[in-house]
Amino acid sequence: MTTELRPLRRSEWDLWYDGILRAFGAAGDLDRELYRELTEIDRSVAAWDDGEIVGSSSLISFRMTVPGGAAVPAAGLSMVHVATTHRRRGILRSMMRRQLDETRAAGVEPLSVLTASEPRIYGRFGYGMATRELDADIDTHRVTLDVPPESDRLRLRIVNDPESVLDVCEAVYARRVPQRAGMLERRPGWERRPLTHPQPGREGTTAPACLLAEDEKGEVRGYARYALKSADDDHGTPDGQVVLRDLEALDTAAYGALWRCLFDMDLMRVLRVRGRPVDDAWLHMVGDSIGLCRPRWGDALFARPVEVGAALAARTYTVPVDVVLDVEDAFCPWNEGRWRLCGDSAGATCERTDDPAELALSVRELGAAYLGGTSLRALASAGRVRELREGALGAASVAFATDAAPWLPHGF
Ligand SMILES: CC(=O)SCCNC(=O)CCNC(=O)[C@H](O)C(C)(C)COP(=O)(O)OP(=O)(O)OC[C@H]1O[C@@H](n2cnc3c(N)ncnc32)[C@H](O)[C@@H]1OP(=O)(O)O
Repeated sequence: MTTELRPLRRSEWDLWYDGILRAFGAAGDLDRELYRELTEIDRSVAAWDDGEIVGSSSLISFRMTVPGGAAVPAAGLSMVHVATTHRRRGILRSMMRRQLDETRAAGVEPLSVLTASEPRIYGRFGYGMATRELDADIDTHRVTLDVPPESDRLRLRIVNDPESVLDVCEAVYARRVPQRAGMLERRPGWERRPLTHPQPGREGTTAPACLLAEDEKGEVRGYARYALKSADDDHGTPDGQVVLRDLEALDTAAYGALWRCLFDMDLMRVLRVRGRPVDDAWLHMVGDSIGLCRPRWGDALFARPVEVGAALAARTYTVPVDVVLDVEDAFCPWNEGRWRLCGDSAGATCERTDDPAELALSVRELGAAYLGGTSLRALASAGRVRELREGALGAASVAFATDAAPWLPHGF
């Protein structure tokens, strides 16, 4: 049996998307109209067998904040599926080959990024876990929250139709993007993603509403989009949930005001928090044991340098660093070999060198450490980075670290 891999045509999109929904076992017509608009047809491929689509993958042209605040072009790999009938015959591998070769040939994106349905699939292609995210189920009747006194100055307003204030929310989001590595500049259309994911009404929640925090001049300083799920316990006591979709604030006062309101909603007992930064400030505003908030973290973004030199030179480094890296990259061999990285908080260069290597690692470890969310020291402790010159590991590990944890604001 041979399958043919070729670019998708606009007229084939519905067939292609049906295959993706089937592969993921999606109930319903998840986000069809949104993704019809967002799919970059010229960056999407389909695998065909006897007139049937049996595989898909697609690239999204993002710009992602890297340490130092620059927005770096990043190819977001998404919509990956292979039909159950055609699995484990190398179709994914052939799509990865094609997408990474095309990304390299275009010469625009030094980085490839993805979120993984099963993380163990992508290490072999050079992707490392670059950001994590925090979930929590906070019992707001037991956990207290102390917000800064300035939060009292904010005026809060609930807008029942979040679509009507998309623009003001997006303006707040856009100002936040350079402030944390991992955040994505959103091209038009992507601003609707937080409203449609998860599907409104899923798990018995209301449609999302938007909470706005405004200052004395009426300027929007922050927003939270959330849904409610009402319930009573066995004794008839209100036992509802506030399900937070996303929240951004331009300052601590607005941030505190929004969280206090989410904590204080009548008839609600649990605040469900999903996909927040692992160093989110509310962790330091709760007066009780974090354990009561039932926190847990999971993987979020996986990254892989497509061009090691360009990727490492695109970010800055917390302290001056001058280190020779010996990089292994079996899937993209053009990255293999020794690179001298010289950088500090103002900028960096990363060029080929014949000098002796000081650290040895694979491109997957570079991807994991790239945004500052995984330390080279921790990877070395796991045997995945080797120190070849004493002292090189500690210096590089500190230089790659960032003061704020990197964070992916939403999937794609
Ligand atoms: C970025 C995203 O979109 S993430 C979404 C990924 N999609 C899904 O999870 C949907 C359901 N699953 C699928 O569609 C398919 O099983 C896929 C896409 C995960 C794999 O496609 P396949 O064509 O079967 O993979 P392929 O045969 O090319 O395998 C490549 C390698 O990955 C390995 N692999 C593939 N799937 C898995 C898996 N689920 N777990 C572990 N290893 C896997 C294969 O064993 C093979 O290993 P090798 O390098 O040692 O030979």
